[in-house]
Amino acid sequence: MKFSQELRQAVDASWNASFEHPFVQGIADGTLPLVKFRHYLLNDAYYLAQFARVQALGAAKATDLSDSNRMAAHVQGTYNAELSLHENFAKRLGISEAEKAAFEPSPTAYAYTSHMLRVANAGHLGDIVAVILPCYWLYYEIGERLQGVTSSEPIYQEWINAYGGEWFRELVQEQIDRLDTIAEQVTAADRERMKKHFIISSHYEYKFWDMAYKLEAWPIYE
Ligand SMILES: Cc1ncc(C[n+]2csc(CCO)c2C)c(N)n1
Repeated sequence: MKFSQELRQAVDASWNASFEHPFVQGIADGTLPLVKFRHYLLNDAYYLAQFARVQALGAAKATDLSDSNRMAAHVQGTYNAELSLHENFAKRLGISEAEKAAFEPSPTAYAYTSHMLRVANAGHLGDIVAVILPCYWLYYEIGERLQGVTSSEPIYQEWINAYGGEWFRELVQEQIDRLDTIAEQVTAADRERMKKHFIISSHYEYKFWDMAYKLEAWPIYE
C-alpha cells in the first residue's frame, strides 16, 4: 500500500467528521450564517499567510532543484488562488484591509499554524509535505463531495466551485506523489513522524470548522 493511502486510512474518521460538520453542511445548503463564514475568512487570511511561509520553507529545505522550484510555485499558488478568492469574498462581506490587519487569529488558527511552522522549522521536506497535505487533500475531497450541490448562498457556491476544479486536482495529486516519493527514500522512523504530522493537521482542519462555527475567541478576563 502506498504511504499516502496508509495516511488517508488513518484519518478516515476525522475527515468524515469534517464532511459532516455543520459549517461544511451549512455551506452546502446555504444555511450557514454569514457571520460565521466571515469569522472563517478572517482566520483563514492569517492561516494562508503562515501556510505560504511553510511552503517556502519546503522550497528552502528541498535537496532537489525541481522540488525547490515546485514548492516555490505552490507559494505563488497560495497567493494567487486562495487570496484572490478571499479578496473577492472580503469585499462582498465588507471586510476592510484595516480590519484584516488588526485581526488577531483565534486560538485554533494560531495553534494550527504554530504546529505547521514548528514542523517546518525542525523538519525536512517530507515533514513539510506531510504537515500541509491535509489542507490540499481534505479540501479537494470536500469539493468533490459538494459537486452538483447548488447552495442558495452565491458566496458559498463560489467557494464550492473553487475546490472542485481540475487545476486543483492536479495540485493535490502532485503533493500526494511527492509524499510517496519521499516516503520511499526515508527511514521507518521518519515515516512514523510524518504520519503524526498528517494526523495532527487533520485534527486541526476539523477544529478550524468548529472554531468558525462557534465564533471561537480568546478568553476575556474582567
Ligand atoms: C484551514 C484551511 N485549510 C485548507 C485550506 C485550503 N488550502 C489552503 S492553501 C491550499 C493550497 C493552495 O491552494 C489549500 C488547498 C484553507 N483555505 N484553509
